[in-house]
Amino acid sequence: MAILLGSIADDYTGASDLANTLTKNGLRTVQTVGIPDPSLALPDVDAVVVSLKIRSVPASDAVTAAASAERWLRQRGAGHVLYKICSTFDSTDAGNIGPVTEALSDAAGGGIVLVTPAFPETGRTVYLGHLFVGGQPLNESPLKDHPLNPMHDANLVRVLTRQSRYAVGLIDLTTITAGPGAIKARLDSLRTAGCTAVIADAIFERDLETLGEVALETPVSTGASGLGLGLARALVRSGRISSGSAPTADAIRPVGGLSAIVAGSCSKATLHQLEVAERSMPVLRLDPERLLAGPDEIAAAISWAGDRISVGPVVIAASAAPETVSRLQSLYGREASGHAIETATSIITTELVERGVRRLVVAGGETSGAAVDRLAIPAFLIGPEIAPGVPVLRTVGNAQGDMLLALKSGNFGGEDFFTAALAMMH
Ligand SMILES: Nc1ncnc2c1ncn2[C@@H]1O[C@H](COP(=O)(O)OP(=O)(O)O)[C@@H](O)[C@H]1O
Ligand SMILES: O=C(O)[C@@H](O)C(=O)COP(=O)(O)O
Repeated sequence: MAILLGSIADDYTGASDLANTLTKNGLRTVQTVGIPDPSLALPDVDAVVVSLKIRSVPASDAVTAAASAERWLRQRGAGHVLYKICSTFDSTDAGNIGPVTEALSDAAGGGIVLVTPAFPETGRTVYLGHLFVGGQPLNESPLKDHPLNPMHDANLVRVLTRQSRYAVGLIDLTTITAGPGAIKARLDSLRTAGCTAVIADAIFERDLETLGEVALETPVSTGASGLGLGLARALVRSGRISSGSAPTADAIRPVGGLSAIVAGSCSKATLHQLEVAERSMPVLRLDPERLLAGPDEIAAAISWAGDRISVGPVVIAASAAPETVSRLQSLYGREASGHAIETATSIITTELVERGVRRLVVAGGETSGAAVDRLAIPAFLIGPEIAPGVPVLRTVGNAQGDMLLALKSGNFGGEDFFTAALAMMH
């Protein structure tokens, strides 16, 4: 299997978001969970997205994991590797976007890296280096209250500089509108000035198409699904993609079984989706303090699901509003409480699968990563899109048999996302 485009995603929802975008834009794509075992039979594809859970781990661990994935992708022919980050640039001053970007650039022989989290379809735009989420600057958006990576600065040149060893430049919209020649000239002068990464503005998909064309001539880029769209369209325009369109219908052949939704995202969109779900499905709100105190709350949740789940889908959620999250974090610490809750929701998820769940929605990036890891799912085929950034996924090589999943990024999806997702899974 020789691939044209490789990607390393820093979380699993982000990986499925990117895989969805690449598929929609004409690349046959598979999403692997980590570097797959050599015995795993993967389909013939144009692009592989390797999902890693490295957004909120120490920077040195993120660099090591990303470097191994990069080697694996290059060995399979990838001429370009996209480091898929969050469209809201989720990270802390200690990393990991800067260190991983620099390490991937070094591994490819140095050179300057284009960086943009713009994803216009979901309202993420970058102007003069400042990230907007819908109509709000990043630091005024709900991302200011993220449990693990609260974002307090919309100026991405500043944010990335704090995470980087070398200088970070800016390619503004005027230069991007002037076309690939102007961008390359600016990149050359920024490189001469000592920059190893540049934040690129992008507001419309046409900006990302221009950036994708330029990025494709370099070995590494860093961005969200918008840059994926630009790279995919540039590859298709180059005539190097033979298939033209990607088969997604086969990925949603019915799997039967029971269905469930597990949520650990505390994002504004997810909190509202849970409220809406309460009108049509049984929803269990877990008690976070009891989850941290021991296994009883997990056992109670499984028992609550009991007979209910044979009647219809159930929802189990740890999600809570920012004030509740802060209270828990002040008692147990930010990382410790996040990690303990992820472990708990992942155990609940596996217990539900043992009881026959085969159609599963998980809300939250870290939450999804923990659940998919515990289920030991090796890879996913990409099915149709439920909402921008969220496709139906079909497991590949799964020990429990085929399952359909949706890994929902916290902030994605309309208010009826959960029912919309389950309506596409049979
Ligand atoms: N009630 C809660 N209090 C504190 N942290 C929580 C609570 N519920 C979930 N979490 C943690 O918040 C984090 C949410 O991150 P994630 O799953 O990536 O969601 P998102 O996609 O919205 O970013 C996880 O680490 C999760 O375990
Ligand atoms: O780019 C995006 O916004 C998503 O693909 C993504 O990575 C979101 O992360 P989570 O909200 O943590 O799921």
